[in-house]
Amino acid sequence: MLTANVVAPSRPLLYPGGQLKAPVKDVRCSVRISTQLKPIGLGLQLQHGVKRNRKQSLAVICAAAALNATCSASGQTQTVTRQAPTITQAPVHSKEKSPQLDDGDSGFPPRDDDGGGGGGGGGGGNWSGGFFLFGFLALLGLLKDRESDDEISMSLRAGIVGLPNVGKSTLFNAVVENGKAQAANFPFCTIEPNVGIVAVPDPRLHVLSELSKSQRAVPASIEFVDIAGLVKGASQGEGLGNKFLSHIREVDSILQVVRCFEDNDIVHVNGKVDPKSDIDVINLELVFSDLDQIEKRLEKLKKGKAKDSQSKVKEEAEKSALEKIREVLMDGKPARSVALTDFEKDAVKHLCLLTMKPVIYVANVAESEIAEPGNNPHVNEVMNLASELQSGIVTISAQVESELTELPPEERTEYLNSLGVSESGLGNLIRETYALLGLRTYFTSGEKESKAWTILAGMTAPQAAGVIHSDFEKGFIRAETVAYDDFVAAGSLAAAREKGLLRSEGKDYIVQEGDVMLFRFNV
Ligand SMILES: Nc1ncnc2c1ncn2[C@@H]1O[C@H](COP(=O)(O)OP(=O)(O)OP(=O)(O)O)[C@@H](O)[C@H]1O
Ligand SMILES: [Mg+2]
Repeated sequence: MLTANVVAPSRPLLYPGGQLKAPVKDVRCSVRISTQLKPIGLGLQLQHGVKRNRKQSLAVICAAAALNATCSASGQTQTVTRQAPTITQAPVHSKEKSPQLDDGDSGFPPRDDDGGGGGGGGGGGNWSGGFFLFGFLALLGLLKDRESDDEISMSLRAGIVGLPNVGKSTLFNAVVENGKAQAANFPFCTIEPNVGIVAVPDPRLHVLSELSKSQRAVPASIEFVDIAGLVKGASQGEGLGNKFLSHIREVDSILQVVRCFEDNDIVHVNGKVDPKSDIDVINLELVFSDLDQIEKRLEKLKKGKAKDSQSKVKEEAEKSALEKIREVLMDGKPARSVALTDFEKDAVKHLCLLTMKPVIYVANVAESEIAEPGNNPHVNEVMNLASELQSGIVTISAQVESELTELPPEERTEYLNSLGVSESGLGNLIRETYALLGLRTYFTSGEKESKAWTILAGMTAPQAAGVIHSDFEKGFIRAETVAYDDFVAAGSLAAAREKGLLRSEGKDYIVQEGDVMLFRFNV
């Protein structure tokens, strides 16, 4: 079992080992979870590349406030999935860059492949409809599921950033379990980004899978990207320069690794462990880069090229939003601290502003500190800063997590116990990242498979259906829905129906966290 060591900003810390050291009002991820979740089909995913239904990508990516997926370019990216045996060089296709972005190649593969299916749960694959189909696709397994073995639920990107040599690649290797990113005691060890796909641990999926006697359980996932270290002046080309800021532009959320461990043998680029200074350096570079983008954009907007009144309104909204953001950036604060209307947010989305992205600070502590990280003053400093900067914080020892992955499973508990904790903190890191992205999970569950699907908070039933396959959204008739707890209490979908717990929901239904769903559609 895993106990949480994750806190939301402004909230007290829940330490590993489950001992609460301070009164907690609202601690996210404080549930105990099993880390035995093993992603199924992830290894195969690697060889085939990330297949996503275009609709699925669009539905989820475009709608997200912090998600800006349009800035892909070319380069080389290393991709590895949790459980995959080796790192594979993923083919990288060129993609048109956003005209506003000029800070170097990003090096990421495009986010949404053509065609391809949503797969799993309700099926998906490359299914093309054309006939009338009623039914619970997961349960009945009626849908053609060409690629479901090598697909997982869609994932969003979390970028691991920080100063050089603070433990980013070490953390990446631990998170993706078998990651082979080079991690070594010298700055700028990482140059090209490493990408890994990681399952989101969710004990509910196992319960559903057991109840439905599913042949397999397919978890939701997140992509983690290990990015090269940033130094002071990066926005002006220092260190590895601008190119690496564009790698950050590509991700949906930022995990900023902050060195909190003292070790004279490990080089610190600024000579001493100083989380405040480290966080300031990174933030300032991101702020400078955003200011640069904004100035260029405002110059363009001055020319006022909008053709119709609608575009004019949008340009005006963008201009006013950018001016508000610029003011805040000038004070060294992040763009996400500006209160914008949804319309304004939408108008500036295309700029992929770095400081608009949600951030989790990952306080990287020494092996000896994981049982009581609160005793480390550096950790407390990071907590305070995270709170000021409207960000989350996770305390972890990248070194321990990385070493754990080298041990056979039976020896891991013993090692953790010797350090005074009962479980690894990675599950929390992964789930906190998921939560940070404002994501929700719904399930499909049947004999063939139980599957967790990722949606954004507030999505309607047809939009959620569209994550499985665009045809489900187009031909949506209604959804039969049962809350997770009700499904478990009833023991099966059939029993839930008999007890009247299965609801019939229409097009306006907002899918709730943990809903178990069955879509009826007509194409
Ligand atoms: N919690 C920790 N305790 C002690 N040593 C650590 C810890 N985390 C990482 N290290 C060590 O720090 C060194 C740098 O790690 P790593 O290569 O992961 O850093 P990085 O941030 O990826 O660096 P770069 O920016 O150069 O790519 C490695 O020797 C690693 O073993
Ligand atoms: Mg590295």
